[in-house]
Parts: sequence; structure tokens; C-alpha cells
Amino acid sequence: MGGDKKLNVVVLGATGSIGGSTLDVLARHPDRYRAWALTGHTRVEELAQACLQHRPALAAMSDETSARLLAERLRAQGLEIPVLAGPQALCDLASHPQADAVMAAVVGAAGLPACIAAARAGKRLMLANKEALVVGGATFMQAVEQGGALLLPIDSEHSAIFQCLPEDRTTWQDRIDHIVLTASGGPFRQRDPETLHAVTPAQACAHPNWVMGRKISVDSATMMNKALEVIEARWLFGLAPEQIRVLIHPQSIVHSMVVCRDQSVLAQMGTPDMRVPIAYGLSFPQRVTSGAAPLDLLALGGLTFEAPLASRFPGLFLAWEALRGPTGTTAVLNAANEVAVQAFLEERLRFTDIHRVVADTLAGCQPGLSALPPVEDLLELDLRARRHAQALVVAQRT
Ligand SMILES: NC(=O)C1=CN([C@@H]2O[C@H](COP(=O)(O)OP(=O)(O)OC[C@H]3O[C@@H](n4cnc5c(N)ncnc54)[C@H](OP(=O)(O)O)[C@@H]3O)[C@@H](O)[C@H]2O)C=CC1
Ligand SMILES: CC(=O)[C@@H](O)[C@H](O)COP(=O)(O)O
Ligand SMILES: [Mn+2]
Repeated sequence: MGGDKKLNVVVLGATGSIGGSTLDVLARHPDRYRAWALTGHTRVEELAQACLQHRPALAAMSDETSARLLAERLRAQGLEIPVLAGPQALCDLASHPQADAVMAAVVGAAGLPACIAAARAGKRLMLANKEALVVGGATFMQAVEQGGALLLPIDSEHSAIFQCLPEDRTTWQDRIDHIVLTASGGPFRQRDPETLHAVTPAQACAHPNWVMGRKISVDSATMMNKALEVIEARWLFGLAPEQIRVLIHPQSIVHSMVVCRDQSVLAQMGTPDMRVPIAYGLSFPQRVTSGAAPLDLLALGGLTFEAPLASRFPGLFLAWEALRGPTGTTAVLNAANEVAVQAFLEERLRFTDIHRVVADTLAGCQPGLSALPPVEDLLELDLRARRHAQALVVAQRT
């Protein structure tokens, strides 16, 4: 971005972990960015506080009751910020003519319609919401291309890969041999697999290196997060499944690597702080300060790497299987995982049964889609896979 016009930023999922980090970066650069619209789903008080601090032009809650409560809360504070309500409001804001950039930080497939709206409207689309791309696949990428949007990865690994590549995307295919996504291994990297059936949501959410929302924290513990990231990388960088590899790197300092055709290895490093990829998404191709602490290489005990084992992390290996399946298979995987993780967080499913529900849903729910399905068909499949997974969750308990 150049000149004096501020970038109007829509923060979808402003009440969450990525949303909060985004607001932190925006507040460091009031000359460059405006938090123009903020959205949440149910956390009324958090969005009210964000509105008080950032004074957006518009706010929205996808949950209608929460929208009403937010409007009352803002009025009581003397703030005249219109509050939109319902899921369509997120699409309307993401594609609004006054919006320049959209931070997609909703969790789950629920974020897909707003991402597609932003893509079709040609926005700077900063994608944290990996599930939207896992569900949307080629349809999502077509919307980006046809809308002329600038798709910028926010997920730390994909931002790392992006930072290791030249700006000219047409050179990527020729230059990349393969990429290596790094994974922390989560809180159970060294735990005896025989004891995993008994872990609690609090233990699963205690990530060793990152403070994140509960859903992605559980995904990190199963390494389904890395499975989703393999699928995300396939679309973001146009790679074949066999060009994407995963290594456990417990320190989360090397955020990922590009192995070039000539075997030169490019890595991006830094302290684990999401404000770095967020700042890059906002400022690309320039750089702005992020608030992250400098990396102290001397203080590091060392950087280590391990191969992920299927016996401990079976969910990871479903990524390549799903990518080789018919169109929609990755949407089925994502839906089943969302249902299973929610059930685990509500203590309705054991940790080790998350994988069982995902694998059995993949085996039992056939996508039956065309090669480039409309978004509506993908959302219908998402619903069908959720019902299938939900029945399996209930069956696991009986
Ligand atoms: N946290 C991190 O460090 C990283 C996160 N990501 C990805 O970014 C995304 C956000 O993660 P994170 O910030 O951790 O998650 P959080 O759970 O902290 O926040 C999720 C946000 O999505 C909103 N939301 C939830 N359900 C819906 C819905 N049905 N419709 C609309 N909005 C909804 C929430 O609203 P409310 O709270 O008001 O109900 C909240 O604003 C995920 O896809 C995650 O995988 C990627 C890399 C790192
Ligand atoms: C910060 C980020 O990008 C997360 O996706 C993170 O990578 C999760 O850690 P894991 O490597 O344990 O999945
Ligand atoms: Mn990540």
C-alpha cells in the first residue's frame, strides 16, 4: 500500500485469537490502516470492547441474538455503530465497496461464504481460515482468480513458504521441488499413545508454543491441523500432494521451508507470534513492524526435527489420501473433524475417537460432486458429512 489513503480492513472473527492479534497490529499503524468493520459470532462483550477501542464504521454478529445484544450494548455506551446481523452480513461486509482488505479469521467451514464473497469482489484477502480453503478447494481458487483478488496466506507455515518465494507466482511451479511444513507435535508429542484416550480438553488445548482458539488447539494435538495445512498448501501454491512433506520441529522457530529444484533450502524463521504473518499480510509487498519479540538465536537450545509417526498421529496421513480422492473428499474430512472436535471439547467423545469419526466418515460419505462444484454444492456436502459424523459420535458413546 502506498499514498495517504488508509486501508479499510474488515476483520471477520474479530473476537477470536487471530482477530485480536490483527487488531493489535492495526492499532500499531493508525496512519496506514483502519479497522473499518469488525465481526463476531457470539462473544458480545469482546466485540463491544473492540468497537470501543477501534471505532469501526460497521459491526456484525453472525448470531442474530448476539447482534441485538451488541447493538444495545453499543447504544448504552453512546456509540453509533450500525450492527448487522446474521451470516449474510459477513458476506456483505467482505464484499463491500468501501472495504479494501479482509482478514478471514472465522474458525471452520462457516467462514467459506464470506471468503468467496471477498474473493469475487477482488479484495486483498488475508486467509487464516484454513478450513474455508480445505472445503472450497478449486472452487475457492477459481473465485480468487476470476475476482482478481490478492490471496495472502496468514497461517504461519504458509506465510513462511510465501515469504520464501518470489512475488511472481508464475515462477513457483518451476522453482519448487517440494515444501516442508513444520509442526510442533502439539502437547502430546512425547506422551505414551496408550494413554491418549484419557486426555481432557484442557490438556489438549495446552499448546506448547502458541496461544490459539480451542478448535485449532485440539487440531494441533491430533496433528489434524497439519493435515488441513497440507491441503491448504496444495491450493495456495499449486503443488501436487507428493510435493508436500511434514516434519515435527518442536521449537516452532523454523516456520516452514521451500526445497528448490537445485536442492537449495529456503526457510523462514522467527519467534512464534502470529502478528508476524498478519503484519506481512497487511503490508505485502512492504514490511511493517508487528510487535513480535526479536529472535534470540543464542538463547535457543537448538533446532531439532523428527518424523511424525502414524501410530501417534494417524489423522495427519489422511491429508494425502483425501487429496487423491474425488472432489469434495477434503470437505468431508473437514466436516467430520469439526464435528468430532466439538464433541471432544464438550466431553461427548474421547480424544482418540476423533480420528475414528473422521476416518469412518471418509469411508462412509461419498461426495458425488462435479470437478468444479458450485459453492452451494460444497455447503450441502458439508452438511451431509456433518450429519454422518454426528451419527458416528452418538454411536461411539453407546
Ligand atoms: N489462532 C492462531 O494462532 C491460528 C489460527 N489459524 C486459523 O484461523 C482461524 C481462527 O482461529 P482462532 O482465531 O484461533 O479461533 P477462535 O476460536 O479464537 O476465533 C474464532 C472466531 O470465529 C468466530 N466464529 C465462530 N463460529 C462462527 C460462525 N459460525 N460464524 C461466524 N463466525 C464464527 C468467533 O466468534 P465468537 O468468538 O464471537 O463466537 C471468533 O471470532 C481458524 O481457521 C484457525 O485454524 C491459523 C493459524 C494460527
Ligand atoms: C500458528 C499456526 O500457524 C498454527 O497452525 C500452528 O502451526 C499450530 O501448531 P502445530 O504446528 O502444533 O499444528
Ligand atoms: Mn499453522
